[in-house]
Order: sequence, then structure tokens, then C-alpha cells
Amino acid sequence: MFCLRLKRWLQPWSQVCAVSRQSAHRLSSILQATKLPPQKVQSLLYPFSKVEEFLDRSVDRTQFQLFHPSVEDMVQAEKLFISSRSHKIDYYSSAERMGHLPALQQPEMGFIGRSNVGKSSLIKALFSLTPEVEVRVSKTPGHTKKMNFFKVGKAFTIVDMPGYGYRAPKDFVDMVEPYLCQRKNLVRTFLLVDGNVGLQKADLIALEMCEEFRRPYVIIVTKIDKCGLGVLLTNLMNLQEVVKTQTTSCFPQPFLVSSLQFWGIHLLRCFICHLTGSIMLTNTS
Ligand SMILES: Nc1nc2c(ncn2[C@@H]2O[C@H](COP(=O)(O)OP(=O)(O)OP(=O)(O)O)[C@@H](O)[C@H]2O)c(=O)[nH]1
Ligand SMILES: [Mg+2]
Repeated sequence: MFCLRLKRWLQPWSQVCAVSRQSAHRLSSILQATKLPPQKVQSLLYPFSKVEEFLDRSVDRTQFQLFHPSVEDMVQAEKLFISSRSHKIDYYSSAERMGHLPALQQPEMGFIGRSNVGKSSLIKALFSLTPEVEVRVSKTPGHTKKMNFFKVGKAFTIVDMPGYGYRAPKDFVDMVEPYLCQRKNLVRTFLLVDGNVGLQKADLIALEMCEEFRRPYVIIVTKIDKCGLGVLLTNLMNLQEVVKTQTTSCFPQPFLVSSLQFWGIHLLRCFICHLTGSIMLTNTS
């Protein structure tokens, strides 16, 4: 029974992954995405819900409700990611240390993770409906050297951070730690973990740091188009065990994404809009 369900689910997974780069780009708009067959739409919009049934034994459902907004909520959220004259989305400024931080008051969302985990690519995917916003990505780890602030109208700011680990900037600790710990309008930290390799030592150190700051953070599992289902499930089970036993400030639901295939991007846009109070959810069941 388990294998049958697994097989059934594997099919849309591989099919959605098989879309070309060009047609994948069309999926960045929810109206286009919902034209796919229903099974594919589910995988694209709610990737965690699709794997959750295989993780049942490790998920403690008593503590929280899965973030599972309706498609209508996602449509509302998507509007915030489209630039207009009255709602300008743009790169705002960069900072190398606390003294350089922009004096913005609106809620901020900070993205951290190991070099090359896909932070900039994820932000680029979030802004894909406003392609004039330039977010630089690179195959070479250690590409992003400063904290880059992207202003989303008056609603919120998204902050792309340098990566930790391999080729991290020399002043990484002086730059990022005080920001994460002290920035008043930082509403959420998103800690990115590579779905293909799972939690690494450097990720556990970052997790410990987030715990120490006692500010709410959320784990995002990246590059899920790259990994087989078995690898992904193993890494997710390990992650959930760590979250359950070693964290108190971490949101229990990981967000699964592929920035190239747009898996989980619509859900994440909606979550960001929800966290920043930019939309009212119609349905959270
Ligand atoms: N297959 C796949 N590759 C991805 C995905 N996201 C990012 N990548 C690739 O991973 C590499 C690193 O991406 P970046 O977004 O620059 O990573 P980063 O975390 O910003 O890296 P630093 O700025 O160096 O810390 C690039 O070659 C991306 O194309 C994804 O969802 N799927
Ligand atoms: Mg980067």
C-alpha cells in the first residue's frame, strides 16, 4: 500500500521535474500553474503536503497546524510580488556591517544558509514576476558578499545574505550575526538547507545560532528537483528529528522548494505575505 502510494506520487514528481526551463518559467504565475493537471498542481503548490504522508511517524501534529493556504490566498499573495507604480519592487541597498543597514521600518525577511545552497536563486524565483529586479546567482560558492536589501513596496523587505561555510566573506560573523540578533524589524529568518545533501555540520551551527537568538525562524529545503525521493525523505526525517529534539524557535513545517522548477514558490510567497501581515488568509486548514 505504502509502495503503491509512493509510486503514484512519484509519477507527477518526475513529470513536473521534466518541464523545460522555458515552460518552468511560466509556472512562476499561479494562474498558469493551475492550468496543469490537478496532481501536478498539488505537487507544485504544496510539495511538503505531498511528502508529509510518508513522514507521518516523525511528525508531531499536536503542536501546530500545517500552513496550507488556498489557491485564492496564493493569488492574493502573488499580487504583492508584481511591481507597479504604486507598489514598487526593487533592489534598495547593500550593507557590510550594522552601521550600513538601511533605515527601513517595514518587516524584513532574512535568508541565510551555506554558500551555494540557493539563497539568491530562491529570491530570484520569488521575484520572477518582476524580472527587472536583478538578483545575482552563481555556480561559484561565496558569490554574495554583502547583505542585499530588496524592497517590496511598503509591504516588506527581503534580505539576501552572504553564505556561511566555503568561501564565506571574512567579516561574515561580524556582519550577519548582529543583524539576525538585533535587527528590530526582522520578522523571520529563513534558514536554507540543501535537500540533496541534508543537514551539514555548518547548518547545525547555524541552527544553534538561531536558537541562541530566540527569534522565530523557518527551514527551507532547497533544490528538491535535484534529489530522488528516497534521499529527500531520509534528509527530511533527519531534519524533523533535529527540529523536534533540538529546537524551540523553529517553525515545525519545513518549506520545500525548487527555484528552477518553481516548486513551493507560490506557497512561500503566501507565507511571507501572511507573516508580514500583507494579506488576510481565507483558509488555513
Ligand atoms: N537544480 C537546482 N539548482 C539550483 C536551485 N537553486 C539554486 N541552484 C543552483 O545552485 C547554485 C548556487 O545558487 P545561488 O542562488 O547563487 O546560491 P547562494 O546560496 O546564493 O550562494 P552564495 O551567494 O555563494 O552564498 C547555482 O548554480 C544555481 O543555479 C534549485 O532549486 N535547483
Ligand atoms: Mg547568493
